[in-house]
Amino acid sequence: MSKAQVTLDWAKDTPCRNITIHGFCKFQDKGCMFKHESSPKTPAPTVLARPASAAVLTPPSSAAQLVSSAAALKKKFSADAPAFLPTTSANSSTTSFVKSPKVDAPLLQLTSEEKRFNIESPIFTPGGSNPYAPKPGTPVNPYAPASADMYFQAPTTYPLQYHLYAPAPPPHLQLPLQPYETNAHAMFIAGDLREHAQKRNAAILQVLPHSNLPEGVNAYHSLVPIDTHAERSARNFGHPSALYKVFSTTNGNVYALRRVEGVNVTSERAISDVQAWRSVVCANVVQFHEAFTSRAFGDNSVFFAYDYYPLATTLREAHVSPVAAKVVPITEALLWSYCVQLTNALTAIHEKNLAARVLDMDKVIITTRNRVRLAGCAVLDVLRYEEEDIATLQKQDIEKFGALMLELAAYTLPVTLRGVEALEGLAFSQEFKDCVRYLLSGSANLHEFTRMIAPRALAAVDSLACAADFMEGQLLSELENARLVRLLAKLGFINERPEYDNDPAWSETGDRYPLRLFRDYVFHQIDERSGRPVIDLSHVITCLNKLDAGVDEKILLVSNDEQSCIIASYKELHDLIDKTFRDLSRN
Ligand SMILES: Nc1ncnc2c1ncn2[C@@H]1O[C@H](COP(=O)(O)OP(=O)(O)OP(=O)(O)O)[C@@H](O)[C@H]1O
Repeated sequence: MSKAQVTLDWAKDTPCRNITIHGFCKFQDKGCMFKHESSPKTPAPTVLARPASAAVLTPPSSAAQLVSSAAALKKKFSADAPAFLPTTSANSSTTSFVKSPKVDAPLLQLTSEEKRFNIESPIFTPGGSNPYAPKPGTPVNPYAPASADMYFQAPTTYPLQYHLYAPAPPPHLQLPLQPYETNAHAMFIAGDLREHAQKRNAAILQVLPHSNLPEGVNAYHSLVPIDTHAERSARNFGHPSALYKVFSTTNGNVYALRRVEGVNVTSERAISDVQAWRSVVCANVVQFHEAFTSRAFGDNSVFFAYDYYPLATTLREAHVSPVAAKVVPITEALLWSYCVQLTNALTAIHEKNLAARVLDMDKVIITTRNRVRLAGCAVLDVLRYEEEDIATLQKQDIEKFGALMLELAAYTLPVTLRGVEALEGLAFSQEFKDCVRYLLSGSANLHEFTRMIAPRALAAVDSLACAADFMEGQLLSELENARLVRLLAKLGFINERPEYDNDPAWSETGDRYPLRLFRDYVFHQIDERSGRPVIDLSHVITCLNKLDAGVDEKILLVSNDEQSCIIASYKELHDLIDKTFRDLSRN
């Protein structure tokens, strides 16, 4: 027996520290004498097939075991991780429809900044090649729901918890601030705007599992009915119609798909001519994309695809519907705003030698605050293809416009006064009444009418500019947040990794030690006098912004025990974070 063997005999009952720290020992078969029983060399397929509950519920007997088993699990399943990633449908070629709408939904498209980040750090890659994509033949992730598509994030059945964001306190409870002071709410997007945007995003992503609607209609899938009315009227188009939110298989974007039931399109030209509507690009007309016939519902239906505006309401739903959550009162200022916008819509349509044809309270939708759009265009161009000449239809458009304005205005009167004489009874300006009268005269001209309402158009432009300014202000307040979140994620990956406790690079004399001190500098400062933690969000945001920009400013980093002291610039720290993160992602 050699001397070395005699000396290492004691080691065979001592658990190998590599297992404890890393979950495996790469010297297991290469001479390491310590005990390796707790780490199977290769993951046994039977373990992978175990139900998730069995793996999750087995309590580790000690903290060391917990580290060991967590690390072992991580290693074991690192190749099977995609179910935990909200990622693209890179592997969904087996199904005919892309099931992950998130990636291509227009509101969720990556910004160039995000794409830049993704190029730099492959771990976050939400599109393109997925580093975690399972290789052919790899076992499936036992923690994924049994029937779930690995790339399909199951929709939550719970509404978003908006109250989890603490709202700004009411004015009487707000602390008086000095001019140079601010509070957290002023640093971020306004609460109600954020909630509205979140609801709109949720509406875009909404799906209807187990519905009896067709799985796809032409190049569209995941149909969700938008119309919540129980009865389907044929009032507007002469045929019952319904509207669905759908995703396109071509580009993943979301669209509103209108189905008109039981239509026999006899003329092919009707479908081809209607494509002229694609050239109408106007802020007050719902953008038309295409029309086609399909038997996906088992009958002869004709379909029209438009842009989708989440949570849009019709004028009727907003102003008169008794079921509306909040009826928006009609005022003269609001009617002028509608009048200017609808004039813009009709001008854009008539310039293309087309006619809106359907113009009433059910086919004008409000998409964002006070922004109206014509929503029923192009349908009658197919359904009643050879009906009337375009000049007559355009003349009718103007009269319908006048009738719509009068109908809306009449809702400010008691029910008994809403008849033909309503115009006289209105408590509105003479200018407004003259405009409506002109539209209803039968000889109105749109250009002439535009001149009549020019002063009101200026007011509308002004309010739109103010709204744009407000939105830009909100955008600026949120601009850096996405960058900071990614930076925080990187710091989260880097800091507090017990497995590197004994690594010289992370020790107090190592290269990476400044990162620990920087973390303490940003988050763990203590008030010298009171000894209490300093919770200062603006300090955190300032530091992170400087770090992200990599400015040359130097800071003094001191350890908690005040034994170590390092002067480092944000640029040096920035480079160090980048390098460390890359090293981690390469491991
Ligand atoms: N492009 C769109 N994007 C999002 N929502 C829309 C769009 N167009 C209409 N809506 C909304 O869809 C709902 C139903 O619209 P609409 O009444 O036109 O459908 P419909 O069932 O075909 O109507 P009808 O059968 O009475 O003619 C309304 O709440 C409307 O605000």
